[in-house]
Order: sequence, then structure tokens, then C-alpha cells
Amino acid sequence: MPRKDEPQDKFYFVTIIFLILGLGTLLPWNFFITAIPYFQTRLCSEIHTLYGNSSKSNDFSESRNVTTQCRDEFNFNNWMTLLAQLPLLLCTLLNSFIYQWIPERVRIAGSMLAILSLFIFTAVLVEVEMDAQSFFDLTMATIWFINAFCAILQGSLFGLLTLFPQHYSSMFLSGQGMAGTFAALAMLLSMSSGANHQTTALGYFVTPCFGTFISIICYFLLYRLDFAQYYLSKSNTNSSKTYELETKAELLHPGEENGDAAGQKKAVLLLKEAEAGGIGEEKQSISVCIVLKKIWVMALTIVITFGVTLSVFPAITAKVVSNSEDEGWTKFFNPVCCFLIFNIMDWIGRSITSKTLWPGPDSKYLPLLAAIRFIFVPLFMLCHIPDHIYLPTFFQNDAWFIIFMIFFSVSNGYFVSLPMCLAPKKVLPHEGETTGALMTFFLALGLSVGAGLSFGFKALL
Ligand SMILES: Nc1nc2c(ncn2[C@@H]2O[C@H](CO)[C@@H](O)[C@H]2O)c(=O)[nH]1
Repeated sequence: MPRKDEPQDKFYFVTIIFLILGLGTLLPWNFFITAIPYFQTRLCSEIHTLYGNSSKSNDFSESRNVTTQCRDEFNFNNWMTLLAQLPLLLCTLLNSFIYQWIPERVRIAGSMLAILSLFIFTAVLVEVEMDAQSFFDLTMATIWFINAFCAILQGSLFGLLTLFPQHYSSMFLSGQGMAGTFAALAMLLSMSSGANHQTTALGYFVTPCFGTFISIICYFLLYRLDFAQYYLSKSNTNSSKTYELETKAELLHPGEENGDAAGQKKAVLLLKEAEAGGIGEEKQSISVCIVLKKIWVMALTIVITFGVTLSVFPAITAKVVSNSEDEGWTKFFNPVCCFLIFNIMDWIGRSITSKTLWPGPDSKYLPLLAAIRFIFVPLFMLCHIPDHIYLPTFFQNDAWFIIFMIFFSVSNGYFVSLPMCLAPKKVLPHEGETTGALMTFFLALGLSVGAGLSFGFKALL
């Protein structure tokens, strides 16, 4: 029940702001992976010129034919995935130290400004002609830095969210879930404009510049709203712990979503604990092993789930090409069937945990169930990929790829959300913060492991 002196969230401004901020944090990852065909076209241009074919393709989809001619010697998809996820892992750890020395406003505003500058740089690069090697080096450096700032931003915003009621964490996470769909729609819109390849790419990369700019405005607006100020003022009395408390925010979900009283009580205790400045360092360091013993099943499940997902998505799935003769369908196959379907179904999978938490917190089989998803690796590898050297194309029809993608993404969403919801049910209320930090670490570890594995699977194609 809100207290009488508590201000109201007028017109849901604060709710909308956190939704936009959530969206802003996953824009870099999603805009870069969705633009894979554009990057591949640029990396192949040198070979085109070498072979005397200077004609420029009209859209990203033509890069599919181009990649078959140019051997993908840069391994772009794999390096992009790895160099996006490694900084997340490193900066998640880094942020748990720097939060004490660098003020939250500097970290949040600074990271957003850096992300905006790097998106502008990527958009400008669309217009700059250069050799493929320099383009590859510059793009990789951009991906590394943009994701590093993104990790600091995510971690700091999750820290800020611990000061607000749980509903705002849910909105922030929903915003994060929408970022991929936003990128896929931006790609579809710019492709359907009918403009040439360069203008399409420019239009596409200008979108996240606006998105990030709006996020920056929203962040500063937050400090002007009475409702937000009421909660933010708590940070003056206690320094919020700002390592990536992503899981912590999610940890607070299950009780509310399932209407389960015990869970709700635990959620409130966790929140109170965060508001009170968390548990003491001494106690925290003692409890890490104990907490790990209690949550290892959930931690292993998240590592396996993201490990499997990132080992093929997007490195292998983005290589799958339509087998249809229909040019219109072929052109939109990648953004629709790979990225749009993944993001929508992933979001649906995550939402299922608000209805059921099967097989429950005491199940030891959770990692095994998550490991069954490994079957998607060979299934995707046997789809229609023109780059095949060792493997045949077993699933010729586009429908196979779409079916695999639907099950792959729903199960990703479910098995990511499930351990996050179940982990807090395994620990005592005072262990909540350590659980949050540990689960966040394992989430980032899973993403990096998957990115690393993608090199091996690509070599087997
Ligand atoms: N929570 C979270 N998920 C990420 C991040 N980067 C990629 N992913 C997930 O990786 C999958 C493939 O894009 C999706 O489920 C994304 O949510 C990140 O920084 N944080």
C-alpha cells in the first residue's frame, strides 16, 4: 500500500522512462547483430572489386549471395558475438569495484554519451569508403567499447532500480526485451524504403542514435520528477550497490507474478535489504560459497541456456539463407525469420514464467532440460547455409528454419527466466544480494561461453 505522503507516478512518466532506459541498454547488441548482412557486404566489397565486379547491391539481402563468393575470411559473426559479450563479463566484474569511486550520474550519463558517440561513428562509417581490413578493425573496436559502456550502464541502472518499487524493474526488463524487436523493425523499415544499400544502412544506424538520445533525455528528466526524486533521495542516505543487479531485479519477480505470498514476502525483504544498503561485506564474503552451494543448479542452467543460444545465435543462424525463388521473401527472410521471430518468441518464453515455474525450485533436472536445447545446434547447422564445406543442407525448406527458430527462442526465454525466478526461492532473505550478483555473473559467463563455442561450430559447417 502506498503511504499517504508518497508522490504519485503522474501519467506513468517514471514507468515509461524506465521502459525506454531498458530499451536503450540493449540497443547496441541488437542493432549490431541485426545488421550482420550489412557488415558482411562491406567486408566483401574488396573482393568484389578484385574480381572486377564493382556493382553495389541494392539491399542487405544481396550480401547473402556475396558471402558465398567471398569465403567469410573475417569470421565476422563469431568475432562480433565474442567481442560484444566478453566486455559484459569483464565490466560486470569491473562495475562491482568502480561503483564506489565513480558517482552513479557520471557512470550512467557518461556511458550513454559514449554509446551515442559510437553509434554516430558507426553511422558516419557507412559513408566512408575504406579497405575491408580497416573496416573490420574499426567495427570490432566499436563493438568492444559500445558493449563495455553498455555493461556499465546496465549495471548502474539496475543499482538505481533497487531504490524504486519492484514494478519499475519489471518495466526496465520489458524495455530490454523490446530492444531486439525494435532493431528488427528498424531494419525492415529501412529495407522496405527501397533506397540503395548505403542509404538503407545510414537510415538504420541513425535510429539507435535517436533511441540513445531519447534515453539520455529520459534519464535527466527522471531527476526532475517528484515521484522519482522521492525514491532517488534514498541514494543520498545509502550508497546503492551497483554491480549489475539484473538478476536481483528479476529475483524480485516471482512472488509478484505468481501471487505467491511467501515469494512476495521474500521479495519485500530483499528490497528492504537493498534499500538499507545491503548486507555487510564481511557477511557477504562468507556467504558466497554457501549461496553457491544452494543455487548451483540455477547457475548451471543459465550458463547452459545462454551457452547453447549464443553458440549458434546469431553466428550460425544469420548465415541461413532462404531457399525460395521469391525475391521479396528472400530479401526479408533474415530480419524476419531470424531476428524478429527470435525476439518476439524469446519475450513470450520469458513471460511464460509468470504463469508456471515448472519443474520447480527443487528439481535437479533443470540443467539437463536446458541441455536438451543443444539439439538446436546441429539442426541449425544443417539448414540452408551456402557456406557449407563439410556438412550437407539437410533442411532445404525455409519452414524448417522457422519452426526451429520458434522452439529455440521460446525455450531460450523460458530457461533464462526460470532460474532467475527460482534462485531466490533457494536462499535466505539476507543472501538475496549475493545471489543476485552471482546469477548476473553466471548469466554473463554463459553469454561469453556461447560466443566462444560459436567459433568451433562455425569451423564444422
Ligand atoms: N540480460 C542480458 N541478455 C543479453 C545481453 N546481451 C545479449 N543478451 C541475450 O542474448 C540473447 C540473444 O540476443 C537474448 O536472449 C538477449 O536477451 C545482456 O547484456 N544482458
